[in-house]
Amino acid sequence: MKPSQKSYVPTHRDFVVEFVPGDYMSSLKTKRGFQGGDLLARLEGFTKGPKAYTSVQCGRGANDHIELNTDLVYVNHSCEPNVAFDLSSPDTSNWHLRALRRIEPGETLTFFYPSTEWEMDQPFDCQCGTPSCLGTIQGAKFLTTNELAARQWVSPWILELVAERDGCVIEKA
Ligand SMILES: C[S@@+](CC[C@H](N)C(=O)[O-])C[C@H]1O[C@@H](n2cnc3c(N)ncnc32)[C@H](O)[C@@H]1O
Repeated sequence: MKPSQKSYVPTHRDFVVEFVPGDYMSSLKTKRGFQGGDLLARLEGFTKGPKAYTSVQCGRGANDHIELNTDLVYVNHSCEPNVAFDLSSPDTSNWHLRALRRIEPGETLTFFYPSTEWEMDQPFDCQCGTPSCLGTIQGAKFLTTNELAARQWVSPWILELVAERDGCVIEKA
């Protein structure tokens, strides 16, 4: 479920949804700057739900998906993202969105979808336009160990599933 443009009220004071006509073209922008490593938001109000294009994977199981139920659902994918969804803690109150680098006011927030998603419900052709763009985004299952190792943040269950698939462990810097 996504908040809609009709009677829109932002769920986070630092962020605003930029609604764009057309399917899936909207995005989330930050009104303030952040330093790398800063906490942007704790995840609050999420609910467990089936895998969907709006869900975020929170573990390795088939039922490990949450609906964010906030404007954070508008964080688009980039192959060179500026934030990470970190749902790695066993304590769900520690689940959060974190800056991966300095972020300027007005920037669009993006995360690397395969950092949480193993096999996505709705693959798409990436329009991030970054030098390391991977093209079609379908989930970590469809990426090589090197493509994943090049990313700053990948969730532990993705590292585990890749290690099982390839019989080797991804060395993170
Ligand atoms: C959870 S929604 C994110 C919000 C979405 N942009 C919207 O307006 O509803 C995820 C969907 O957004 C689109 N999307 C996200 N990042 C994208 C990207 N880098 N390139 C193309 N489409 C993207 C895809 O259709 C994807 O399934």
